[in-house]
Order: sequence, then structure tokens, then C-alpha cells
Amino acid sequence: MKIVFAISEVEDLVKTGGLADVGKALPLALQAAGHEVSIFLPYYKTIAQQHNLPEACPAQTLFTESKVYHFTLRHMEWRGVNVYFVDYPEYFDRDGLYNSAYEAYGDNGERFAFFSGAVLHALQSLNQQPDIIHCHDWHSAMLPFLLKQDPSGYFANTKSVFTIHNAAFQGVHRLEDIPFLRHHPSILNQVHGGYINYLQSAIECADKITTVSPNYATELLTNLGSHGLHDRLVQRAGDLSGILNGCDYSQWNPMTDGYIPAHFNADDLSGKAECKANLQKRSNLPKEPGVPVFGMVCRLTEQKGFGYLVPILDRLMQHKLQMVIIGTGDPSVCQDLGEFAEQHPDKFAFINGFSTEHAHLIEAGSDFFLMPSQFEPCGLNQMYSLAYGTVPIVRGVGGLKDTVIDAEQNPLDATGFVFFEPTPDALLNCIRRALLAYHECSTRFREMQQRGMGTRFTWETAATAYLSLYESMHA
Ligand SMILES: Nc1ncnc2c1ncn2[C@@H]1O[C@H](COP(=O)(O)OP(=O)(O)O[C@H]2O[C@H](CO)[C@@H](O)[C@H](O)[C@H]2O)[C@@H](O)[C@H]1O
Repeated sequence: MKIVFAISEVEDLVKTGGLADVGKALPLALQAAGHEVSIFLPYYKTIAQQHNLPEACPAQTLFTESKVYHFTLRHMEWRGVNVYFVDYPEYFDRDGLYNSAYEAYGDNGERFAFFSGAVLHALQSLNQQPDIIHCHDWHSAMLPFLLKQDPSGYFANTKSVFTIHNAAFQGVHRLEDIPFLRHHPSILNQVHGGYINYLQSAIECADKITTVSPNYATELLTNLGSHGLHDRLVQRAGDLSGILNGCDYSQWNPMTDGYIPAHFNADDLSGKAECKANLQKRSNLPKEPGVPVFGMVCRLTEQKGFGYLVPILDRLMQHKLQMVIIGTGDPSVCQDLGEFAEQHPDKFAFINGFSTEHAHLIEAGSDFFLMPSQFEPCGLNQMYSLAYGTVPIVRGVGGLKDTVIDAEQNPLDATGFVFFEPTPDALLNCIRRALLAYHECSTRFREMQQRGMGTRFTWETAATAYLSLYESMHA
């Protein structure tokens, strides 16, 4: 099949979060399965600074009634996949992808509506008629609408798939602020009270909707878990499915990981002990092999459960443990964690930054990994943790519920610790259960680590599920 990805992040090229992991691994898995995949990305400043890319075709011009857009389409062959970049400096030559200093750019609606339209325009210039255009999150969420309303008939055999990686980010923008869509002849159906909700538009217009775990798909159909989109999602329930993300074991493998100081496997964890010592050293924590280290790597947002974690930090520090957190995001979470690190330099380290190398070291050197998320469409770090013998402590929501088996509920198959109540105390009790297992039952703890290391969530499995969905649309 000919498959096009319209996406805003691809790991190795540009990344702020988990979307990028999928933007890399899924196209590569589809390509490896024998299909022709191309990826369309905005030509962000960070990409332009690193790669001086040639033009893929003559200069592009896109007309709308409000504005004429002259843009360049650039091309790179990357791991056997054609990647095309929409180069429009006015919108993408900026320091941030979506925001500057945690404040969203005021014209994000216009920037990404244009990106979606530019992808369709560029496909015609390239003479490509894909079987599937696969869009991801609000950034390319207007593409299914534009595709459906395309008057040219050029895309008559092209179907759209829209994947929800995070339904909390919906992209709600005032029509008045979106020159690209303002005069579109069919736009008024998408406008409610003067605003367009991009995610809602994709839910209504895409041929199929997927999300990144079966459990999050179920949650999206409930009032509580749908982030306000319950009615629309229920209407499309027959076209909605959950396909679990995979773990890229070529990147996340403790036997080969190039970022960590020592390698290890399930039979010999001595290299993990070395990684732990190195992590403690780099985090300015005392080198104490018997003290459990709790790691966390994430965007600093409410979603990731800081509302449960921050209130119990004082009580946690009464236990014999260490904690290392790396993340960027919400300034108030940064401030809380930074102040706490200053007060507890022997037990708590906080790195306010984005570092892939450090993320790998935390995965390898920690004993436990914390993901107490409010909600979690899939979650990737719990899969990475399992692969590294780092026992995940998670809230049983979304994909976390699909991937971690709790020690108490299912002792024989256990791979981690799961709590459900959305409260700080529930998290504290869960961490205490984990501490007990670590200190008092080292055999059980070791078995849990080994079981996790043997668990496999492959991208091949995910790609097979996406392919059968794509094929069903052309049957
Ligand atoms: N400071 C930092 N330094 C280095 N690396 C960092 C980092 N902060 C985050 N990362 C990395 O970014 C990725 C985060 O992935 P997640 O799936 O946990 O989160 P995210 O919420 O961004 O993604 C959304 O999309 C993904 C993909 O579908 C879903 O799994 C998820 O549930 C959904 O919220 C991981 O690879 C992690 O290591």
C-alpha cells in the first residue's frame, strides 16, 4: 500500500514527546512490512539548522481567498523512507514547535491548518495518490476535513485514518484567526460558536479513528475519559479502535544501548548495578547500592500525575529511597520539583531539561519507574522500563492498564505495581507496597524484573493491526 503520514514530530528529526517515538517507529515498521511510506513534517527551525535539504519539486503556491501561500517542499531520504518538509518560514522558522516559553503561539490554528492543506497540495505536485493518509493529533487534524471536501476528485481513492495520541490537546481555534480556513466553502459545518475544535473535526471527518491502546479507546467512549468529546466519539464508535503502541527494541535494549555505561540482560543484572551507580553519581546522590532509586522521565504536566506525587514527596522522603526526575514543561511543576531538590539534595534530584541520553540512563539505572498518570493514552516509558528491569509503578489508566500487571492482583504474572484511585494516598500506598517487595522479598522482586524484561510489545504487531485496518478500508 501507499501510505502517507502527516505528523508533527518524528524521533531523530524533531521530538518533544511520545508522538515522535510513534512517528519514527510506526512508518519504519510499515515500510519493513513491504509498504511504501512517506512522511510529511513542517520544516521547523531545528530541522533547517541541522539539515540543508534540497527542494523536492518546483516552488509551491497555494491560493485561498484570504491569503496566497508560496512555500517550498523539501525532501530527505531517511532510513529508506521519503520524508517531505513543508518549508514556510513565516510559520515554522521559530524556536519552539508549538509554543515559546510554555505559551502556545497565537497562530497555531492557522499554522497547522496550512500544514494540512500544504500536504494535500504537495501530494498533487508530487503526483502521488496514496491509499491512506494517516494523520496524528490536532496538528494534522484538519486534513481529513480538507481531504473529504477536496473538489478536484484527485483523492477519490484515498482514505484517511486519524490517530488520537492525546485527546486532551484538541486544538480549539477561532475561525477568524485562521486565514487558511476562513473562506473555505464548507467550513461552517465545523464551526461552533465561532470556534473550530480540530480534534472534533477529525473525529467527524476521518474514515477511521484509532487511538494508541485498547483501554484508552474504551475510556474515550465514557464521559469521564473523553475529555468532553464523548458524544462525537460515541457516534463514531463503530469506526474507533485502539491499537497498542510498541516499544522500539532497537533503541531500547539494555544489551546494546549506546547511551548507558554498562550492558545487561535478564540473567545477569550486574551491568544494571553499574548503571545505577553511574546514575547516582550523575545526579549527585550518594552511591548506595541498597537504596532503591525511583526514576521518572516525562513532560511536566498535570497529565503525568504531579498532582498526586508532589503532595506526598515529604512523606516519601521519610523512607529509605532516592528519586531522579527529568522533564520540561509547566513552570509551576518545575518550581515545586526544583525547590524540593534543594531541600533534599541527598535523596531527590531534578533535571529541568530534555536529554535522550539522560532518559536512557534513568531507565537503565533506576529500580522503579513512576507513571502515576491522571490519564495515559498509551505511555511508552513503562514499556522501556519493563525492557530494562526497572519495575513500573503506574496508575491503572489507558495503556498503562494494558501493559503492566500488578503484583498483588496477579502475583504469578506480575510485572509492576498498579493503583487506581486518583489520590496522593493511593500512590503513596502503592509505592510503599513496592518498597516492601524491594526490601523484604528480593527473590520476588528479581522475578518481577525478569518477567518484565521478557515482555514484548513490538511495533511489528502494531503495524500488522494498522495494515489490516488500512486494508479493510480498501476491501
Ligand atoms: N525531559 C525528557 N528528556 C528526554 N526524553 C523525554 C523527556 N520527556 C519525555 N521524554 C521522552 O518522550 C517520550 C514520552 O512518551 P509518553 O508516551 O510517555 O508521552 P507523551 O505524553 O508525550 O505522549 C502521548 O503520545 C504517546 C504516543 O502515542 C502516548 O504513548 C502517550 O500516552 C501520550 O500522552 C518518551 O520517549 C520519553 O522518554
